[in-house]
Formats: sequence, structure tokens, C-alpha cells
Amino acid sequence: MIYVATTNEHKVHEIMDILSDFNVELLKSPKKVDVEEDGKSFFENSVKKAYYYGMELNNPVICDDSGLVINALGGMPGVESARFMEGYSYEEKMKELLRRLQNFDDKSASFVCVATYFNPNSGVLISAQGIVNGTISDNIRGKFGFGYDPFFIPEGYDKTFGELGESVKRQISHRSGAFRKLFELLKKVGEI
Ligand SMILES: O=P(O)(O)OP(=O)(O)OP(=O)(O)OC[C@H]1O[C@@H](n2cnc3c(O)ncnc32)[C@H](O)[C@@H]1O
Ligand SMILES: [Mg+2]
Repeated sequence: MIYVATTNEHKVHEIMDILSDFNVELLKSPKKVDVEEDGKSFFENSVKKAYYYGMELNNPVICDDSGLVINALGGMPGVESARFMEGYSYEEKMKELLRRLQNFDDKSASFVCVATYFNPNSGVLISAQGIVNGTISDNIRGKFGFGYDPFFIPEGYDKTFGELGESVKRQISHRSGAFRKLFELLKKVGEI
């Protein structure tokens, strides 16, 4: 059994859905562990979360650190995606990012996810990264997903993740790429 270590219910749902093809029992973490996400990269924060949750729960865990990277804004909000304009709604955060982007032609952006597995008993720790490239739409559209989904249009589509919904996101998302890669690696090393 592996615990899914995150405070974000949307992530729990997506991760369990993505990994339903693998024959592994996944359970939501029974407790929230306070981890200061002060790393400079998705990788650092992902490893940190996995390590602290694993040590605290004394059981294998998986987690992710993820976010939206907008190229014209120097990669913002990036690793600060959850903390950018803290206290404001995602609608307000997206409106502010659209305002900052209005004078740029380059609307390219990526969602990045670094998924990490840590087993405190074997000491095995493995991370895998997934990326989905796309563009920021001119307006906020759709009600599916969470966070910045309603203004991100993945490459090859003309709708936002907020409009496309779960079935497309589970196939092509940054989280899907990261966790599928991670579980293939875990199979190879015999952890699952
Ligand atoms: O740290 P945990 O407890 O896992 O939960 P969190 O929500 O704080 O997660 P992160 O620190 O990884 O911050 C990621 C933020 O990036 C955004 N984000 C990540 N993946 C996303 C996705 O698939 N769709 C929309 N926004 C996403 C969203 O704002 C998240 O809160
Ligand atoms: Mg977080």
C-alpha cells in the first residue's frame, strides 16, 4: 500500500485515476504533514514533501510538486503557483496573469509536474517529471479541473483544460506523464 501525500483533493483524485491501470493499492494520506515548500525547483519541493511524509507515516508515499510556467513572465508563477497572490481566488489570480500578459505576443506556457516516490523502509526515492506545453487563452473558460486549468490550452487542442475535462487531462497532463513514468520505474526496480 502506498499513501498519496498531498493536501490537495483534486490531486488525490487525479493521481488515483491516472494510476488505476497499475495494480497497486493507493490510499489518501491519513494526516497532513507540514512541509515548508521553499525549494527553488519543482524537483526540490517534490523530494522534500515525499521525504517528510514518508518519515512521518513510516510507509511508502507518492506526492507531486507542480505548477504553471508562463514563458513571457519569466516562468511565473512557477514553483510559487500555489502561493502566488495567496488569499485570492484562482479567478482573480488568472485575471491578474492575463493583465500582465496582455502586452506580450508570446502566450506560450507549460504545466510541469515532478512526481516522487519515497519508501522509508527500503530507502528508495525516485522522481519523474511530466510536462504539457500549451498556451494561455485570452479568457477564462470552463469549469472542470482546478487551479489554472480554465485558462490553459494544451498543444493540439483549441479548448482549455477547464473545458476539456477529466478524460483528456488524464491522458495528456503533466501529472499523468510524471506518474506513469514514475510507476514504470518503480516496476523496474521491484518496488511495486
Ligand atoms: O503541496 P500539496 O499539498 O501537494 O498541494 P498544493 O496544491 O499546494 O500543490 P503544489 O504545492 O504542488 O502547488 C501546485 C499549484 O500549481 C497549480 N497546479 C498544479 N497542477 C495543476 C493542474 O493540473 N491544473 C491546474 N493548476 C495546477 C495549482 O495552483 C496548485 O495549487
Ligand atoms: Mg503545496
